[in-house]
Amino acid sequence: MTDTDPLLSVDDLHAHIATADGTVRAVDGVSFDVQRGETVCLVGESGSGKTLTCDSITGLVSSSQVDVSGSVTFEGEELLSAGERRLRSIRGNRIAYLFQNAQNALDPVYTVGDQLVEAITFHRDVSDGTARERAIDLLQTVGLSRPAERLDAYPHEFSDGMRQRVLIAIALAAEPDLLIADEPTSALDVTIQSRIIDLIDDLRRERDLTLLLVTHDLRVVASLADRVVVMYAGNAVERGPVEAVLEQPGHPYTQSLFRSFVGQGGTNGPDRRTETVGRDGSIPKEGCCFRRECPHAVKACRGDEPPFEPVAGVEDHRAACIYHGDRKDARTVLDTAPQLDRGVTDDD
Ligand SMILES: Nc1ncnc2c1ncn2[C@@H]1O[C@H](COP(=O)(O)OP(=O)(O)OP(=O)(O)O)[C@@H](O)[C@H]1O
Ligand code: NI
Repeated sequence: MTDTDPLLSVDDLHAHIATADGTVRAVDGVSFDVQRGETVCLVGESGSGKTLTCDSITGLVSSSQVDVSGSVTFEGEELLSAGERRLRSIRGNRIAYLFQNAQNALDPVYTVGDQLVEAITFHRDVSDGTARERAIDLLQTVGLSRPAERLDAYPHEFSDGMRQRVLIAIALAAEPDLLIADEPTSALDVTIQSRIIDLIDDLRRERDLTLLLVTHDLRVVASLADRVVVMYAGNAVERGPVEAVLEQPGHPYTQSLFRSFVGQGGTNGPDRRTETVGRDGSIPKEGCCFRRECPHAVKACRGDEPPFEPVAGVEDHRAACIYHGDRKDARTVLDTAPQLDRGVTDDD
């Protein structure tokens, strides 16, 4: 392990779900690295496989019907084949995970302090008194006033935003290196979303956290991310430095995602929740996963899966689209020929 090795490396990750109607390839070959200290944002519409990617990284896929394969390494150590005990130790101590829809993650019958102290003593062999002091520190860290009093309150006495702050405090209890936060504000009132995002960003800076953040909000991407991974139908279709991806999105899907964001006046991010793309019939099994929706699709898009090619010659900005790489005419095509050969790819 050298300093330049990624803290987290995800390579050709698959999560296939066995259902009554056959196998759903909900995550279908996702690769990206997260370097120590950076913030990587995972974006993509609802159902594209973001949560399942996070669950697979942390070994928390809850169902035996989900088959996870590929490689996930943390500091060079393979997690997918790690034993349950080893995994629990890495997950508990080094990687913290803020779940999507965690509103009910706090137990209503225990005080906030009990739950925080439990998280602290689970990770560190400290006395109850020390744990209580650390719990007060942590509540203060996440921006709760009168933390000592709050320890004896029950979760229902807190607002949604305060509960999310407590969950962040619990996630920090182990002093993790990597925080995976899956849409940490989607359940919150819009007026407090940015405060929670600011808190996460401040904590990241203060505590040298590495952050993998799932978000629908492109404003969050623009202000927090160092690098972006764009998912579509279980595939990572584009990845790269945030400026490059935002200014010159290379994949036609990313372009349409960003256009829909701009179309909404940039208020709510690329939120296409109501338009969940079915993983069954409409996503082609061969070739490019986006070709049926793609205005630039040509016959070649039906062939092999498109390789991850550099966009405009930028080595670490890549898109899984045949219009990149050596195709010198890529920009011209993507900019000017939106209806190219439309229709030839719709049968397979
Ligand atoms: N346990 C499961 N059984 C069956 N299908 C599942 C299961 N978990 C996830 N899926 C399916 O896998 C796909 C990916 O789901 P996932 O929750 O990862 O999407 P997401 O990108 O996180 O979406 P959102 O933005 O709505 O949170 C979806 O089509 C979902 O219906
Ligand atoms: Ni999700």
